[in-house]
Amino acid sequence: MLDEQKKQRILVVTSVAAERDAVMQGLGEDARFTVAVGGVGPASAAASTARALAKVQYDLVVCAGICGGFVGRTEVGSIAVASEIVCADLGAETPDGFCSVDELGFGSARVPVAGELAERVERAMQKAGLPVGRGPILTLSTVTGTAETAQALADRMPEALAEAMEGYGVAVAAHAAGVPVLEIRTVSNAIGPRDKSAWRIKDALEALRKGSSVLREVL
Ligand SMILES: O=C(O)c1cccc(C(=O)CC[C@H]2O[C@@H](n3cnc4c(=O)[nH]cnc43)[C@H](O)[C@@H]2O)c1
Repeated sequence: MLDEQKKQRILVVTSVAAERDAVMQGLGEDARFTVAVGGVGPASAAASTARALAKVQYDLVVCAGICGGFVGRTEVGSIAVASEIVCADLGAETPDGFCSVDELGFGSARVPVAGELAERVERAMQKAGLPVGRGPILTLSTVTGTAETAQALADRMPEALAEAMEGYGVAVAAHAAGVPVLEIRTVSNAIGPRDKSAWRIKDALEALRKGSSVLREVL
């Protein structure tokens, strides 16, 4: 539990309806949770999250959905819990490589998560027998789609577990409102050459359902 003294309100933001439905099935009937579809990409996710936070005082925001996993770091069907939310394409390309906004001196592409809570979520999922790992989850506006880009991203972000398209937007909105944030993803595909027919969306949505059921017990 977050704080057993008072009833907590938790906002879960997914990108599409299929993810919302999987999360809601896992959470069951629990009035503490509101599950919203925020749209695809960081801008829609940020705007949707900010709108929800302006209406209701939430105690925690969770970005949830499916994702691509880095080969050798996580498996399709497994769960990634963010230790940090990183916008991997916010910066400048230079002849010497990518330069993040942090290096440029224009703010930060990294948003911290509620670290202790993220650890508790990971432990509870392990205890429930679910395949889970914790590490940075990247946000990109463009899904990685070639072996070359995947390798370059893996080299530049050696700790990263997964990539998706909304976490940073949700996290920036939550951070601006002073609300702690988590990102929890389930891996539908390996990051690499685009082949949508190889995406295991059904498996990832089932993992999202199971993970959400554990989430309900932890929060
Ligand atoms: O086609 C369907 O049935 C379906 C059901 C649920 C979700 C989808 C999506 O396409 C969700 C898009 C969402 O997924 C994230 N995602 C998944 N894999 C990756 C990836 O390799 N790189 C980046 N993002 C990924 C992303 O957050 C999208 O918003 C379809």
